[in-house]
Amino acid sequence: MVSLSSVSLFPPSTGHGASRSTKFAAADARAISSFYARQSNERRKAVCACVASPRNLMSDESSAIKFNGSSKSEHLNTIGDTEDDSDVLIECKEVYKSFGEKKILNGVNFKIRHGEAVGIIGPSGTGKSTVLKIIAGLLAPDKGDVYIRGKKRAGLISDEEISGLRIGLVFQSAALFDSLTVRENVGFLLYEQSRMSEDQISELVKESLAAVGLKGVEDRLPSELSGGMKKRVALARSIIYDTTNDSIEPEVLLYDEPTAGLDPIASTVVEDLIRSVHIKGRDALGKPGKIASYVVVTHQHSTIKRAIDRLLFLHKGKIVWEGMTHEFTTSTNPIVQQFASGSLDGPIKY
Ligand SMILES: Nc1ncnc2c1ncn2[C@@H]1O[C@H](COP(=O)(O)OP(=O)(O)OP(=O)(O)O)[C@@H](O)[C@H]1O
Repeated sequence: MVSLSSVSLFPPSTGHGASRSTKFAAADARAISSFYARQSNERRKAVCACVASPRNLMSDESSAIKFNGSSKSEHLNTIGDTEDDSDVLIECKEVYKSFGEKKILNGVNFKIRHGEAVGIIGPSGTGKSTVLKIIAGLLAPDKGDVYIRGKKRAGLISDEEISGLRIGLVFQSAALFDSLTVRENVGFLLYEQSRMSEDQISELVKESLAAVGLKGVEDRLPSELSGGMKKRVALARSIIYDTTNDSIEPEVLLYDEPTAGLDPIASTVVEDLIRSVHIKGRDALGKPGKIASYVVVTHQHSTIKRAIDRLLFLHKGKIVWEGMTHEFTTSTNPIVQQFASGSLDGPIKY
């Protein structure tokens, strides 16, 4: 899944989008069948429920900085101090995952709250993308639980109707459907799932593209776009939604290495776009962003600095450090220090 690219994951239509499906199948049968084949066991449904009011991000003083596998924030340790979890959108509790004999996640704990911009960092192969897939409901943990707005997910997201939250996953590479136009790529899920007319979808596609600073590219094919433009198209695809649906749910967007392979300036554009679609930002049209929270997996310093407020450091299957972004470079944790400096000496061995 990671090798695909940016898309909000919803199951394909079983009904009213059939004629459009046929059109798309003809347009790019190979890409789409491969897409759904990959998703057949992994696809997710839109989920929904009530929205907690945004709360302030943790202040510097209360930010969580705990090591050795504990991800509890300091003030959780205070007797009688109970944390208000009414704004927690996603929680991973003691999540374990192995692939064959290979143990990847070994008791991962964290919460994503409404309004947060969270980064997951850590050495290559440590399981960051796996965490994203688990919270997106594309992979099931071997042990441990994922809670969506306080409700325990029973299995994969496709196994049930959980309501209250949409979760979009923006993949590492663009993975746009090569033989579909930008319009068809961005509007794909609406063509497939909604009852909206082609004109309405076209209008929404235009708006979504404008929100990420792209104009007049609707009729182009992905091959006619630069890498940075493809990532922006992918982002437009992840933020589009059915405006005729009465119950608009909050959305958490998960980005897997959104700036990988981009030059520094193109990275800045994407980082600012990620910020702009967040509720605390303003999109390219100056409209307030709609994404409740987002989680970014990245190795890029610029992305950490520009697009992320709070960091989770994953190492050897656990969150070994968490704190605000500005604390990352001043941390005395040897794992963090080594990672921040890129030194070969330290507890992280390759
Ligand atoms: N479906 C799978 N089957 C078998 N092994 C897998 C599968 N998915 C991931 N892995 C393995 O799990 C480990 C963690 O992979 P993951 O992609 O989550 O790491 P990562 O931290 O995102 O890495 P990177 O920073 O290099 O992208 C790797 O060793 C990978 O080969």
